[in-house]
Amino acid sequence: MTEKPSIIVAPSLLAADFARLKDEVESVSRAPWLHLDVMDGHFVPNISFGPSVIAALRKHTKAKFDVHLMIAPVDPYLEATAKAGADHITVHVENAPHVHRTLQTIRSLGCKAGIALCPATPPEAISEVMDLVDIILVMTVNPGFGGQSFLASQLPKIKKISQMIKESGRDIVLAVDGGIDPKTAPLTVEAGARMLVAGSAIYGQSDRDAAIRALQGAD
Ligand SMILES: O=C(CO)[C@@H](O)[C@H](O)COP(=O)(O)O
Ligand SMILES: [Fe+2]
Repeated sequence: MTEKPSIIVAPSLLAADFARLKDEVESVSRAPWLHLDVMDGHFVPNISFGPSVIAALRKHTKAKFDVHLMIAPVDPYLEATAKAGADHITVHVENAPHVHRTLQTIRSLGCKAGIALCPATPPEAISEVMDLVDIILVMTVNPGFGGQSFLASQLPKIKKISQMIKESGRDIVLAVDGGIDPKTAPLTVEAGARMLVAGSAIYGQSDRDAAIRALQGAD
């Protein structure tokens, strides 16, 4: 019998009620990671929140803060993001022109370094930075909004990156983000995903614990 891989679920605060952020953070305390989408209306066509909101929420949960930076330029905001309480900082291969340096900077700030790929970006785009990443985030929607439909076209890419991680011999978390729900999650886990970001599928349910459990059972 093969052992079940353990799945990390990260609720995405983007789908929460912004008028009640503290309560919304506390409502998902069962999850080990909290995903925080920072958007600038420039790299992506939406604006969300930034380091001051992240800092204000830091004391309300023990969850790891998994910050997804969808901003350009990104480098000037790495330090503020780390100081706000980020445990992980994920940048995009598409918003960091000198991504090798950017990943080094994230680690020098004491955070785990993540790299995200938009749907149109091939897996090879990250092949030269495998030694600098702790998390690889495959976008399964185009970044910018919650509540979009899962792009099944990304499954071969998840498989390919899973293989690249095996070949690297490193302990890199393969994450997926966008349109993840109890129907799509098993497809990504089958392809090799180990961390599932979910906004609507968790915050859209009144029983948050049950919603997280439903995703954790995806393997
Ligand atoms: O980064 C993003 C969107 O750009 C995500 O983290 C969304 O917040 C996911 O939302 P759902 O698709 O799960 O509703
Ligand atoms: Fe995200």
